[in-house]
Amino acid sequence: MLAEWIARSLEGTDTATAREGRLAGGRFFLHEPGILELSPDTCHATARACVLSIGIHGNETAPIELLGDCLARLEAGRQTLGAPVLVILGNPEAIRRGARYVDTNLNRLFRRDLDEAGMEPDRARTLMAAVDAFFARHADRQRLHYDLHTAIRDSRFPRFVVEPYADSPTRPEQWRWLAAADIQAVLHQHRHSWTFSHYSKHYHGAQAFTLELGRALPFGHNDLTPLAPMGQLLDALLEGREPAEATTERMVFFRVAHELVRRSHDFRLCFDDDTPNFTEFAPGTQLAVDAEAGPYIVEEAPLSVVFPNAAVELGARAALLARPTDPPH
Ligand SMILES: O=C(O)CCC(=O)N[C@@H](CCC(=O)O)C(=O)O
Ligand SMILES: [Zn+2]
Repeated sequence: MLAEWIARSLEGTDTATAREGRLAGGRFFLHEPGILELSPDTCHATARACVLSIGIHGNETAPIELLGDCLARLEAGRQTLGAPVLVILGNPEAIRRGARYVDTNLNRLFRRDLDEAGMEPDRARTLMAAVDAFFARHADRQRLHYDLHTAIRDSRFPRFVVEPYADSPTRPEQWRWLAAADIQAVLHQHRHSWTFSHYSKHYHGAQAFTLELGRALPFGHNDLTPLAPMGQLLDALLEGREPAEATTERMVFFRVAHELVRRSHDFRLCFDDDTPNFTEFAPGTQLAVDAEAGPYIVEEAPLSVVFPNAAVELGARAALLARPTDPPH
């Protein structure tokens, strides 16, 4: 049942409401399409209340396969549930189409004052309500949200996380868990971004990240081998165990210095389309030109470009520009 949940959600046959059943160590509840809650019979004392989301962008399939394998291990009784977990399949229609989104980028809509209409805004409201209700049910536990993605292009650091901007600090053990899961770099956001992980951190004080786990490829084309340590971290969270830790010595930390925003139709980036994430550009380099905003030229110190995408909607982020920063204490 659980192993088929993702496939059935995508087929659109997962339409019955309030279905539930047993698994090793607990129960599962299918609240509505693409929203699955796992509820342990006994919670480990230190278990986190975990939100694990996949498929917020429909063409990012590796995390769907990775978490699908974790659910299959649970169902086969090879793992025992020991933590409350909300599993979210973000944008089923976009996943069916193999597209990043259908009408608008879901991962910019997670704000409580959202007043837009349409499929993705409605989905964002459904997901925010599900997260609110889940964290309210587990108010006594530390909260965690890992939103699992893959990136459009190659990267100097194939596996990295974005740490959303918020008032609540990231706990130091998160860096050690992520290092053990073979995450190679961290990008600290410099301002509110209204992504799904930002939602959980900003409104719920959760330990929250957007995780970039390699490149976006179609189903069946992913090599999950480099993601095995991440699979082990997810297994530990599901079991409510303390995850493995590793030294963060080799992890590289960046902070966003500037966000390039597309202001006009006549906008272009001045470097190759296949430029890998975290490529560094020297002062004086022109990075973008926009009919409204003019040219963007690197000043003072080199800047590393992350998530460059000239084809975004008007007013949306076309790239993050970052600089190395000291590791957190
Ligand atoms: O590779 C790309 O250009 C985009 C990959 C992606 O979807 N990244 C997330 C990052 C979210 C964040 O800033 O926390 C996104 O753009 O939504
Ligand atoms: Zn994504």
